[in-house]
Amino acid sequence: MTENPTAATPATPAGVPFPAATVLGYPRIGPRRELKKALERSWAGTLDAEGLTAEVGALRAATVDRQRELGLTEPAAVPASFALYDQVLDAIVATGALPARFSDLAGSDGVIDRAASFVLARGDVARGPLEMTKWFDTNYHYLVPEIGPETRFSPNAAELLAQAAAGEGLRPALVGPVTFLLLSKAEDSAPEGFDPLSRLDDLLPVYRELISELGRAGATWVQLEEPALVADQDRGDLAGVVESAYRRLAADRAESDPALFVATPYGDAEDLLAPVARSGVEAVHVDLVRGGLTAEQTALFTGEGAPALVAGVVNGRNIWRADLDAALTRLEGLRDAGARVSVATSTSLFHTPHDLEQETALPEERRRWLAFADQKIREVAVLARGLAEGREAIAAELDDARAALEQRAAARSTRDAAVRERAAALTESDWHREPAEERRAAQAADGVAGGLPAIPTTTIGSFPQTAEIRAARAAHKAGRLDDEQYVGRLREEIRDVVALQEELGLDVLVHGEPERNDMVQYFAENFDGFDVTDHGWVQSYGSRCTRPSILWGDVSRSGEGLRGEAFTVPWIGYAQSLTERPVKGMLTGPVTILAWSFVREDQPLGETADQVALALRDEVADLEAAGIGIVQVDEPALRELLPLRRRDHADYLDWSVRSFRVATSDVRPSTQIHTHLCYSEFGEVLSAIDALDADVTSVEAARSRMELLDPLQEAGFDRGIGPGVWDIHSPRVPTVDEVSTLLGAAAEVIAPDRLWANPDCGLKTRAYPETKAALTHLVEAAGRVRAEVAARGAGVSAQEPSRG
Ligand code: MET
Ligand SMILES: [Zn+2]
Repeated sequence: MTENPTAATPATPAGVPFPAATVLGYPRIGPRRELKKALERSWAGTLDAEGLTAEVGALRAATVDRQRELGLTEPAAVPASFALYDQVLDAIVATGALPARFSDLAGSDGVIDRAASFVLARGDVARGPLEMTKWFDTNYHYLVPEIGPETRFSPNAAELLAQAAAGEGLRPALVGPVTFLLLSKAEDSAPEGFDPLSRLDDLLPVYRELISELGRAGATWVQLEEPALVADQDRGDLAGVVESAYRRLAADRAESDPALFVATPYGDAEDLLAPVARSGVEAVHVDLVRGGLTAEQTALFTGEGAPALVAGVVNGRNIWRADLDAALTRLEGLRDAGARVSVATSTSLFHTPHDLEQETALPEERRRWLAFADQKIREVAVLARGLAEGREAIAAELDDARAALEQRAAARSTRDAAVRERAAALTESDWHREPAEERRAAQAADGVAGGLPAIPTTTIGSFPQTAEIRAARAAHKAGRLDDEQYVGRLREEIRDVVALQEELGLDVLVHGEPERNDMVQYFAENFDGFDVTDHGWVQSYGSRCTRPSILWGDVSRSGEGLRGEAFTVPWIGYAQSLTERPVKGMLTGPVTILAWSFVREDQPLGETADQVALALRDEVADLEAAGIGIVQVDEPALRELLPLRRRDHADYLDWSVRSFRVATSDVRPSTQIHTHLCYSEFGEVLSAIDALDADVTSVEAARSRMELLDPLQEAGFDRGIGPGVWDIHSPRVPTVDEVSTLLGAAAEVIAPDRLWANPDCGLKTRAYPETKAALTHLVEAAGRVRAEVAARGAGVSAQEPSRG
């Protein structure tokens, strides 16, 4: 051990020092998606409550063993971070914060049990579930707590205790009280302007009780996660609020109370770090991948009574191997400055897949560049050893990591000179189309738009991905179906989908996307510069997982020549050959492709986005050449990647908007460009959406009851718009009246030649019966609203109130 006078362990309430190596959390889904399978069987009724407990218990125990085996051997080093569905849901359950509309779910003791928590997450026949939204700037969705002035809080430690009991000496983990309230929304019945954070004083005693209970059950440390501190919150008083909250949690603790560890992942807590660090808690985590520490902040961790500094130096969100040299230098610097330093990940590892060892099909060259959750735990453990025993003790590991990094930096395969030249040669004119008005005229005169009625009906792209299609894809992958058979099967599907849409009377058809396993992975498979994984699942929400692709090199379409080969044209062109009606071509946009992949970090994201945009630009041009008059480029992740700090917004919006425009500007004015976004909270990105310069934008609007119309109006948005009129997130079929009401409300403020009728999103998760029923209603409702608008009289713009 290196001599370190400041490393003397101060007495914590439980007297156990913070472990030298830890992670904030580990993938919960299971290396073979055991959790997903158990949950889905339990919801389907084929696994009873005891069975679920047994399967989950076995997975958790195996998870603990695995983390110990990988090097998290000290007491309290393994977090008991095992949410079944969502960590925010766990906090709702633990604090008893039941929204009024679910109050019947509480047992006679006021407690929310596991079955009740699934109703909060998934809804039931009587009501919809809690709203879901993205967790910071990640693709994970949490359930949004609903808090009102009357919400009653009461401690219920059952689920936390069960998680802590998954092994000896675990560290219970829980979303912290400030983040919990900052992520909450005001209950519908709350008075105008009600702020959930105003309930902090009522919530803190509940947290104190939960923490004490965990201590009485043997926990020596409890982890409180406060990621909301790293995002701009627009409140002047937050530092004071945070400091007094943590002072209250830290004050007057009992003998059996655990020590407190506060984590600030996903960014830089900046001014909110000091309030936490000087509140009296025993350890504080900082994200040193996204954030940093000033000398002044480092000083918060030195001297008598200072908390331990838990340095998040291993990236929990991406899959590249760590630069161990640089990380160790950083850790040594902090230690030499006088801090008691532990090594950790920057965030929980649940954003990364379990284990790289499962990916046997990845080329060896690139496997060496990667680290999944298990490999990252090893990195943390190695760094802790290096910090304690000196560099020589880990010389072999340092050499190996350095060699891998150097090899990646020097690899020719990551660079394609032609792609780079093309991206470097991009100029303004490459992302400008003719003025919108001119395009509108051209589209009416020479484009497909000319033949469309007012308020045209369409869908967002995908049709139900049936079990048969998925089985055919699996059979093709396994070699049981040859290429020709598989293509034949997909063409058959496209024929059916086109025929169905004609029968339903939709105006703009789609091919239905049957060839796509996933809207990003399909593109990754058809581009150079990407790898896909076999088992790299990460949780998206609840039991839902995605398998992000790995973007490791320069991107272009695969195939001969710089422009490669068109890959969507064979499907979309085939669909167009079957019908007289226009078929809309569907592509996934550059920002969404980046957001839902693991991306390279050796160049700015904007540069990578331009490369993806150029590859898409080629596809758009080929679709146009194949006679497709409307091309939709989906950007559902545009909002998700918006940086957590406002000062970073302009730069992000600049490159993200540019990349969309690079992808979509190389077309004739008569070709109509659409985009699709899956959220209705335009707010901060409204001007960016306008700047995308798409002719038509479809958005989620049914669930939010057309909430977006007002801000849209105020901002003077005068492009085509398709506010979703069918919430596709549930199997419920809206009636003609419901759809007409929504569409009618939109027609009040949007001119009929700019308004489109479409669902909220794609239909791939829906089944055919409800799809047919709902689209029938949608077509009928559009006809009704069209007639109403026409009856209001020609020459009267929808913007003006109609005068008798
Ligand atoms: C998550 S947005 C989905 C858009 C895509 N075109 C689809 O219909 O599935
Ligand atoms: Zn969508």
